[in-house]
Amino acid sequence: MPPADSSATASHIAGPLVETRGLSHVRDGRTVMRMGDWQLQRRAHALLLGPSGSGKTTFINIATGLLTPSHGAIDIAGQPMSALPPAKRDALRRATIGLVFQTLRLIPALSVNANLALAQKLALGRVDQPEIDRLIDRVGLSHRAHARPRQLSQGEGQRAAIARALVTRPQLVVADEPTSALDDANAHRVIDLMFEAADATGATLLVATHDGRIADRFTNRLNLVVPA
Ligand SMILES: Nc1ncnc2c1ncn2[C@@H]1O[C@H](COP(=O)(O)OP(=O)(O)OP(=O)(O)O)[C@@H](O)[C@H]1O
Repeated sequence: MPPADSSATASHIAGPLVETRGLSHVRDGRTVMRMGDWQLQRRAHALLLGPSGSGKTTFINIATGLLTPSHGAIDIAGQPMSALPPAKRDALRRATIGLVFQTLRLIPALSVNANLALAQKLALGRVDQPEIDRLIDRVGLSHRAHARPRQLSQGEGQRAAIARALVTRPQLVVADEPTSALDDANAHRVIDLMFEAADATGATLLVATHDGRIADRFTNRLNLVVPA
């Protein structure tokens, strides 16, 4: 599917990939996320670090167009995500963002290969099997391409989820707690893999976590605090 407004995307190609202006969110009269003004430049992989309740998931839901912020605005790839109507937000998300969750959200009835093919079909309207093969190989799962998600180890599942996020060639990969459920060795492997795969496809990473083990892997760090 083409971007919601491809001419706008092209004209902003040199601008920040993510830009927030005065962004905050209020629930039941309480501010639960305060981001203010922030920019993520292309290729400047960023870590969004903050304790439980600091609003990381709230921010991700706003950045991906699933939630409308109470105050301020967010642009993704030069387009006003928070101001678009729902259908255009969905189109912008599909065209520009790949998502990785802690709970992997792979479709249980489909093989790894078929999960990636479906992601491409939904985002691009077509399946590019050579690209699927490349990504599955890059994350070291060639021998598991036809396995179902329940047949994978936790680390293999996380690698499959990373491949699925990148197989649509998104400009932005948003990951919510991708390492929290993993042991130290696997946590570092997953981050290595995300950097490697993002750099190979030209994507920019935005990783939200409270997992301090991976903090020093990013030079671009933003600390969210629990709003007072
Ligand atoms: N659906 C909801 N209804 C009401 N309050 C909510 C809802 N979702 C989150 N909250 C509250 O909003 C605040 C921010 O939550 P959020 O999930 O964004 O934080 P987080 O930093 O992602 O936390 P964690 O690391 O524990 O996932 C918290 O105080 C939370 O209790």
